[in-house]
Amino acid sequence: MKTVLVTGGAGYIGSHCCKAFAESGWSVIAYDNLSRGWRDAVKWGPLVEGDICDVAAVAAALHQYRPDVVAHFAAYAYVGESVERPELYYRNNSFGTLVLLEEMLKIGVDKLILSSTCASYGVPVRSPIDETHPQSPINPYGWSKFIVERMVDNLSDAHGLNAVVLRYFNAAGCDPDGEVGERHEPETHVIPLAIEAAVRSGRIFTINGTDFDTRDGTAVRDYVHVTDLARAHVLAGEKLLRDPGVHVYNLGTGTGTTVNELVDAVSRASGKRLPVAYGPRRAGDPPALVAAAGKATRELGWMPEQSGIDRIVETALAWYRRRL
Ligand SMILES: NC(=O)c1ccc[n+]([C@@H]2O[C@H](COP(=O)([O-])OP(=O)(O)OC[C@H]3O[C@@H](n4cnc5c(N)ncnc54)[C@H](O)[C@@H]3O)[C@@H](O)[C@H]2O)c1
Ligand SMILES: O=c1ccn([C@@H]2O[C@H](COP(=O)(O)OP(=O)(O)O[C@H]3O[C@H](CO)[C@@H](O)[C@H](O)[C@H]3O)[C@@H](O)[C@H]2O)c(=O)[nH]1
Repeated sequence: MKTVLVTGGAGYIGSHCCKAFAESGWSVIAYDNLSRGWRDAVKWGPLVEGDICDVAAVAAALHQYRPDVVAHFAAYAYVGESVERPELYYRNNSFGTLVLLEEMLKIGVDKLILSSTCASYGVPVRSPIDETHPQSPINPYGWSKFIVERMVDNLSDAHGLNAVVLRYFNAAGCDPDGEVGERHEPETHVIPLAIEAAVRSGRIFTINGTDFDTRDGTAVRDYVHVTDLARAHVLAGEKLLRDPGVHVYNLGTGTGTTVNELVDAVSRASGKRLPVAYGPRRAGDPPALVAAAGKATRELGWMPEQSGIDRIVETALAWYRRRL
């Protein structure tokens, strides 16, 4: 049986990936400091409570479990917060990853699946965005991940690190079985906030910016179901076991959805027209991010199956209602 150590395994995408790995026959260990994750989201193996910035704790976990692959999700991931407190992002995301990679290489764990992001592309110069698109982030979060990607390239050249770098577009939706879901505290993501406005009285959903150069003036994102993302990680793990080197894939659907269209989808699913206000653009937000994800299909055999916007909203709404 192969073993995967999942940093950030108590978080949103990490917990869904733990489930997918376990269902594919992997032994799963979650490594998380619970700063933004949830103990009860760790259901498919033990939780090691530790910080990726803590050299001794990382080394101890790697020695104890000797994973075949490390799937590295642990990071801060709020674009807006990164603009206000960039130092947090460079420390946790960039420095934390350096600690992890150094400790992995010291003991001979040389296979990494890295959570990267379409935020590393910045404002696209062409769309849809493929993996060869220049990376020029416009917020500190994107730069913190850009740095990590370069670290992976350099450590691969110098020390033989092998990696699958996955640049997700917007992770969305929840486990269709309802075992885990999206839980951020505070919640800043568009779908949970729109659902909350539809389901709880007194909440108003604010659209951040109506003057983007998009088909209806609101920002376009490529929402991809977290269960589809999770499956891509298992395929990435299998690829790492057979193909050395560094492989980079976008994970998205090729279809963009505007914030207005999302509001309509949430209204359809909830049966309630949600109250909407119109606010200014959020700092650090690009107008449109849509993936060309054909490389992941060709090389990993990955195809999104649950990433239609209505399916995404349906599974997110079901998760939300379960917790009311
Ligand atoms: N959510 C998205 O749409 C999206 C898109 C692109 C990339 N990503 C990336 O995917 C990864 C997971 O994102 P998420 O939305 O699941 O976030 P999340 O906040 O739900 O999960 C992150 C997890 O990492 C843990 N963590 C944070 N810092 C840590 C540290 N120093 N040591 C140990 N654990 C730590 C948190 O406690 C949390 O459980 C992140 O790397 C993020 O940058 C997310
Ligand atoms: O109440 C809200 C919340 C969000 N938005 C807008 O909706 C879009 C999507 O926002 P959000 O759900 O916060 O996602 P992103 O800011 O695109 O960031 C997510 O997706 C990125 C990839 O695009 C990841 O890297 C990040 O980690 C992840 O948080 C943006 O235009 C937001 O300004 C609103 O209009 N109203």
